[in-house]
Amino acid sequence: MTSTQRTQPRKFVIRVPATSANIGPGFDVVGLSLSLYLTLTVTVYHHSSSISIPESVISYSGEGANDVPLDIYKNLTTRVALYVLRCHDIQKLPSIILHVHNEIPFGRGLGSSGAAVIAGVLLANALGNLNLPQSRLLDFALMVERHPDNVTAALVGGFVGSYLNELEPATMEAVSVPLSEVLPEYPPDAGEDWGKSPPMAPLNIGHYVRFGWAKEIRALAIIPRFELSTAKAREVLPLFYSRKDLVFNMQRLAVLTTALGQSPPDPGLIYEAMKDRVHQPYRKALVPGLPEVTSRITPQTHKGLLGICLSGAGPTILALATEGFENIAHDAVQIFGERGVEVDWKILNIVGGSEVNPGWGTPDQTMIKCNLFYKSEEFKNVSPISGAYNSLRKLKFEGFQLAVLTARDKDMKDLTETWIERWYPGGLLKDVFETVYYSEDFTKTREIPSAVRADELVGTASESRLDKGEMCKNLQARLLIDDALENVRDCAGVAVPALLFGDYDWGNRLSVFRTTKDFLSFEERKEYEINQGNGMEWWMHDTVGFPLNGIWKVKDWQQVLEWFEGPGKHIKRNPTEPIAKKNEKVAALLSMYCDRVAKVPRGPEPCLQSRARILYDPKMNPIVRPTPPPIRAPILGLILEY
Ligand SMILES: Nc1ncnc2c1ncn2[C@@H]1O[C@H](COP(=O)(O)OP(=O)(O)OP(=O)(O)O)[C@@H](O)[C@H]1O
Ligand SMILES: N[C@@H](CCO)C(=O)O
Repeated sequence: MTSTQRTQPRKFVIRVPATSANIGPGFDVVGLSLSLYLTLTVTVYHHSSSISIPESVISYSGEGANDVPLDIYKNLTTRVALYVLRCHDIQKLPSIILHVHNEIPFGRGLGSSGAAVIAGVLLANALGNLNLPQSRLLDFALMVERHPDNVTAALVGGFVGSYLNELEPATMEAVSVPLSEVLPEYPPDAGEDWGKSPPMAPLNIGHYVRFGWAKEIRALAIIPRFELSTAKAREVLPLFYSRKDLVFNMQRLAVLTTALGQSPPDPGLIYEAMKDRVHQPYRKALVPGLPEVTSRITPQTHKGLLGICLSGAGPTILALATEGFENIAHDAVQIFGERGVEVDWKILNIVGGSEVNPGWGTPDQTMIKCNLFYKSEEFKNVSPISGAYNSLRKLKFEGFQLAVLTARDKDMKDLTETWIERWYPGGLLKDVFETVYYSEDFTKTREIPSAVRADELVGTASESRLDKGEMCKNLQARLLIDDALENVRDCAGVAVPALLFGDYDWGNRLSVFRTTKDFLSFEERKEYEINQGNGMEWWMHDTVGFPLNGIWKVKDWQQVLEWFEGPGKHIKRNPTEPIAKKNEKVAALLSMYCDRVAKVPRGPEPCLQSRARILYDPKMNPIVRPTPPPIRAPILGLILEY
């Protein structure tokens, strides 16, 4: 790192989802993360910087903007951050400019405070370079918010169950310190040392597990336009319950945690399993309309509804459904309206947990994400695109040799070839592919410009790797089939024709690293482009127009085959002898697979940086190439692009 870089202010983004706790019977136990976000954009000034350091400033937009304190010693998020930093002997927040954008309404049962607490813990972790593991982040969050349902779901995402450990008496005492000691309200006359020795969070306060979630289930949040603080909604709850009521809830919760993961979901099972006797009956006086909404909206009356309950401490009602959201919302609005309660509603997705630099981040951060994905089970289990196997077999029968070219490293050889054998059984070096070439694109280094000045052109020398065009040329490939524009363009540049497969962002826009702005994170780039007057959707300007010389667009495997009958006639071969009957059997067996491309959630930037594409579209992309020595069969180069 150069000294210029060191003195640049550091920027990062923290994004935390909303949550709904309880989901009926799981009082203080289960939580669900939802697609409304609290987003912090943080700029940190280093004291070694030559530029003048501003005082820390907080600005706030969105929900609660008029109510939230902007003093770092009063704001919930910065107070939590300060608490965590002080537990690590860092007494002050560095100078930061913090912009908070909040989509989670306050005091409605959608986990706004849990999100603010998690944001504070993540802020401290990033500011202090603490590198805390997730379990430790949770310990600190649980020192502040003592019921684990919201904070756990906000941190890890999805449908989550958690419990608090039974701790040793001494540790219990530490966890039971009054909240005012963990998060002191700084009095106006507070001196430098005030509140500097906060109670340390004990290890492993809470544990959690993620349950499955059926992908067709979404959430409808029906949000009354009044606030109900969690503290107030807990005051009305009894200290003791009858055995009958506890058994009622436990029976339902045991069923619910599995039932919501089953596809297709069973409305009869789920509706009953979302009933509760531990908190909702006591809170009905605080939420006029609650008993009526939950009893009058049922799977019998509303197609698509699975279950309905109070969200967290209320007053929001959460309906889980597969369809018919508008209808459910319409009737809930009416029932609330009869009681004089105005409501808003939102259809929400169940989302992943908190993220620092969500989306792909900078190219380096993208690479870290790619590498993590490579190690995941999801990656091992991606399936090829529909039609790939049969079309490739057809080309093989016609006398082309097929090769796989992948940008993977050689240390992924086993994984890659196991995958090929799985989806193209007996395929490698036999019925389908000739060989696999590893370009090791991911480990080749790039020269990163030392200072990020987005308007400065740094030339094209930033990549030392061998591009796909050069590789195809060296392999004497006659055609490349690939889904990335830069790869087909590289081929066209060395007179190897190429088919651009599919209709993806990365097939319509070039992802090259030519200027310093190509090294920015999505958020930084957006800010830069907006400042330049290019608007929010600046990437639309990157779209490359077609036709392009030597490149043909094909939307699927059928069109690949058609290309050989039209523009690619000149490289088409006379079919060789029909392949032995045994191969027909193999082809028939294979039609069971090959259906869908695995999808991994993508960030806000649609494939801004080239390599990001592998995360959400790992699949087979072919190229064509022929080698026509009369004795050897010609080669069709199949390029696997991940
Ligand atoms: N982003 C935020 N920044 C600062 N303070 C916040 C933020 N979000 C919430 N708070 C504080 O938390 C309070 C709401 O917390 P409360 O626990 O009562 O409700 P909730 O978290 O929205 O609902 P529930 O816990 O039932 O899901 C707000 O009134 C505000 O004081
Ligand atoms: N389980 C808590 C959630 C509050 O967000 C309650 O219902 O009080």
